[in-house]
Amino acid sequence: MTQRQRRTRLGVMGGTFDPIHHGHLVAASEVASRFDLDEVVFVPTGHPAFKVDHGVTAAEHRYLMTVIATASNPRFTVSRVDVDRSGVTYTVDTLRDLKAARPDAELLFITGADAIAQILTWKDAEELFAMAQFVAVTRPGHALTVDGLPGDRVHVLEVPAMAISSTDVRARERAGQPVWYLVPDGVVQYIAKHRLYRGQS
Ligand SMILES: Nc1ncnc2c1ncn2[C@@H]1O[C@H](COP(=O)(O)OP(=O)(O)OP(=O)(O)O)[C@@H](O)[C@H]1O
Ligand SMILES: O=C(O)c1ccc[n+]([C@@H]2O[C@H](COP(=O)([O-])O)[C@@H](O)[C@H]2O)c1
Repeated sequence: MTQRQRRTRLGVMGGTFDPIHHGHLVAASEVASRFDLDEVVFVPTGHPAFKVDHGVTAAEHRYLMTVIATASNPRFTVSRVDVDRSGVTYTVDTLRDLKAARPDAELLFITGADAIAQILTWKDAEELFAMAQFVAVTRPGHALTVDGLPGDRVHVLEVPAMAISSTDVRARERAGQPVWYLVPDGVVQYIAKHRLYRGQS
């Protein structure tokens, strides 16, 4: 009897990544290990739905920083689906595009505690749980609750606490404070080279 092949398990780490930091990378690595993922695809947003008035950095810079940050991990990849789609970025479209590109893969969308708390307000929320499972990870400063979400499609995972946010990294750059070790070295150098975050929050 031939054994049925296991479906590829694809983690999806969506984020604005303005810039990507070690909180994102630890969360993705930990979920990959605990959920036996074959790959984690990082998906930088184009125009993030809840940050439309936030003066987000150009998508190409955020995409390139994500590529730099993930380059050394053979299981980490980066997708341009959200960057290349026009209009506001919605996860329902992200998952649709990834499913079309990888029809055989099982998708697990990774979110921090703050993001999962808002998921019922996301576009086509009900549909999302049919398209992917969700893994909600702990994040310092945010209570992790998944009340009201479908228990068979939403998992929780405690990950090493990284009290880092992109907001804090941007504020540090603006104030001339170090960001070494909060973000990967290549990202520190990319930020300096392109003089990002000097005049904005
Ligand atoms: N330190 C962290 N620990 C765990 N999860 C995190 C952490 N930082 C971000 N995440 C999760 O990563 C995803 C993408 O986050 P995002 O790119 O918005 O980073 P952020 O640090 O929250 O940015 P900002 O401060 O600009 O809002 C979200 O699901 C978020 O909850
Ligand atoms: O689909 C939505 O309505 C929606 C609303 C807010 C955020 N998201 C997704 O959640 C992920 C984290 O978003 P953010 O804004 O916290 O960087 C990212 O992949 C976003 O596209 C999705």
